[in-house]
Amino acid sequence: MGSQINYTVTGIDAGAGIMSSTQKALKAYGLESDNWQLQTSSTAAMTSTLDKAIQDKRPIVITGWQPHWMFTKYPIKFLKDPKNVFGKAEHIDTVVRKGLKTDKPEAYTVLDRFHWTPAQMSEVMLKVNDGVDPEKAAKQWIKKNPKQVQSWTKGVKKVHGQSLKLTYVAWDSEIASTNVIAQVLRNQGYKVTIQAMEIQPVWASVATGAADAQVSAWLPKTSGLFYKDYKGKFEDLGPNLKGAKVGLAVPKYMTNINSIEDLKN
Ligand SMILES: C[SH](C)CC(=O)O
Repeated sequence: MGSQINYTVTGIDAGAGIMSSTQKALKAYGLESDNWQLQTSSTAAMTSTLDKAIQDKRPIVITGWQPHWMFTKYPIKFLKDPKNVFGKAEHIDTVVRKGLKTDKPEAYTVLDRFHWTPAQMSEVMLKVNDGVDPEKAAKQWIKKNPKQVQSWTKGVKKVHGQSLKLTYVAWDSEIASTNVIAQVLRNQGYKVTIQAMEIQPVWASVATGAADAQVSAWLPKTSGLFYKDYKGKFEDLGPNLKGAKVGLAVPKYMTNINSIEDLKN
């Protein structure tokens, strides 16, 4: 099968943890020796390549993750990973800079309580994918889910214009979560700026205090290296989402490819 797709896995931005996990998988499953390679691109480029392949019913292997609208929009499936290179389930943690609890206790409490489900994240992701501006999609979700937002803000004093900076990676999942929590914090009175960058600078920005928080930490495996590299220089407030998953994925019409092992000639 490999020859039909030039032995290529279509990936996303080079720094993403899913990319290093995929490199590890190519090695672990002996695909590297079969000249398999991992193509770096971006989430947008990967999903557009996936779209074209599915329109032409061509084989393709991508780096996939859930929650993500690609599993709603396209008939794709994760490949089994018997060597457990990608791990079973992932959770996405909220990571804040040291000292935030003292300097901005109200923001700290809301960030600590922020928690939602893959279905709720997907709701916002799909709206953005349909062309709704991310900030607007966040406002619509907040309006529709007052009880859940109150569980994050109940009893938290409002502030008056204090600044707050969140950094994130422009993955569809993190565009959704960062815009939702940013809007909730704006409604609490903060002047919130959000800045998109690659995942390594996101971790560095919080570790150096250049940013106050990030909600993009896919753990335990995908962002595990960054967690280790910056250990002690941030505070992990735990999961804002549980039940995520990363791996390699293919269209369901590739009926004979169900495990990463099946990619081997
Ligand atoms: C968009 S991927 C699941 C996340 C990552 O690679 O850190």
